[in-house]
Amino acid sequence: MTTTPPAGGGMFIAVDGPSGVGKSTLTRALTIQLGQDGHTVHRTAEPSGGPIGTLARGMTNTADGLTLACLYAADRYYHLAHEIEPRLAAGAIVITDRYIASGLVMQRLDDVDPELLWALNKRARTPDLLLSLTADDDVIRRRLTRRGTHNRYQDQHTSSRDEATWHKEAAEHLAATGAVVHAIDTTHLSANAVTALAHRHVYDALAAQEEDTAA
Ligand SMILES: Nc1ncnc2c1ncn2[C@@H]1O[C@H](COP(=O)(O)OP(=O)(O)O)[C@@H](O)[C@H]1O
Ligand SMILES: Cc1cn([C@H]2C[C@H](O)[C@@H](COP(=O)(O)OP(=O)(O)O)O2)c(=O)[nH]c1=O
Repeated sequence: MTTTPPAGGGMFIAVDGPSGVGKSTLTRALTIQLGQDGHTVHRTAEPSGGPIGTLARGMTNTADGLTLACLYAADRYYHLAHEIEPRLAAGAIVITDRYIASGLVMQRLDDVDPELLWALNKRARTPDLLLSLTADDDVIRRRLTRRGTHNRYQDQHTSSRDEATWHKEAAEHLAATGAVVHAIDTTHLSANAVTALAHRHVYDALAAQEEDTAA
C-alpha cells in the first residue's frame, strides 16, 4: 500500500460512510468550494463510471456478495490506474465518494469474510485524507427515506447500524496504513456545517503535506 505523497503535489481525499449519511452532498459542495479557492479538483465516485464500475452497479441487486466484492475491488484498481492516479500526478485534488472503506464494509452485509475483503483491497493506494461520515441510525434512515433508495443495501432496514460500526473499523484500518482520518458526526450538523468542517480538514492536510515536502 502506498503512503508517500503523490508527485506533483496532488491530494487524494476519500469521503466514506453509510448509505444516506451525506457523502454525495459533501463531495459536491467541497469540490465547488475548493474550486472557488483556486484548486484544480476532480470529483469522482465508486463504483466508477468505467466499464467495471458500470457492471458492478448494474449487478448490485442480483449478484452475491463475493462476486460484488471482486467486482468492486477490480473497479477500484481500474479507477486508480485510469482516472485517479493521472489526476494526482498532474497535481489535482481528487475527491472520491466511496473508496476502500466501502470495499471493507458493504459486502460484510452479505457475510463475506472481512479478511478476504482486506486481501482484495490492500494493494489500493491509501488516501491521503479520509473523511469518514457518521450519524445516528434514525437520522440516516430519515435522510435515506427522504432521498429515496436505489438498491438492496439501502433497503435493508438493519444495515445502517452495521455499516456505521464497520465503517469505524475500516477507518481505523486505513489510519494504521497512513491515511489522515477525520470522523465527522453529521447528526446535528447542517450540510453547510459539514462542508465547512471538511474544508478545514483539507486545509490542515494540505499544510501538513507542504511541511513534509519542505522537510
Ligand atoms: N448534514 C445534513 N443534514 C441534513 N440532511 C442532509 C445532510 N447531508 C445530506 N443530507 C440529505 O440527506 C440525503 C442523503 O444524502 P446523500 O448525500 O445522498 O447521502 P449519501 O451520498 O451518503 O448516500 C439527501 O436528501 C441530502 O440532501
Ligand atoms: C464502492 C462500493 C460500493 N458499493 C455499493 C454501495 C452502494 O449501495 C452502491 C453505490 O450506490 P450509490 O447510490 O452511489 O451510493 P449511496 O448508497 O452512498 O447513495 O454501491 C458496494 O457494495 N461496495 C463497494 O466497494
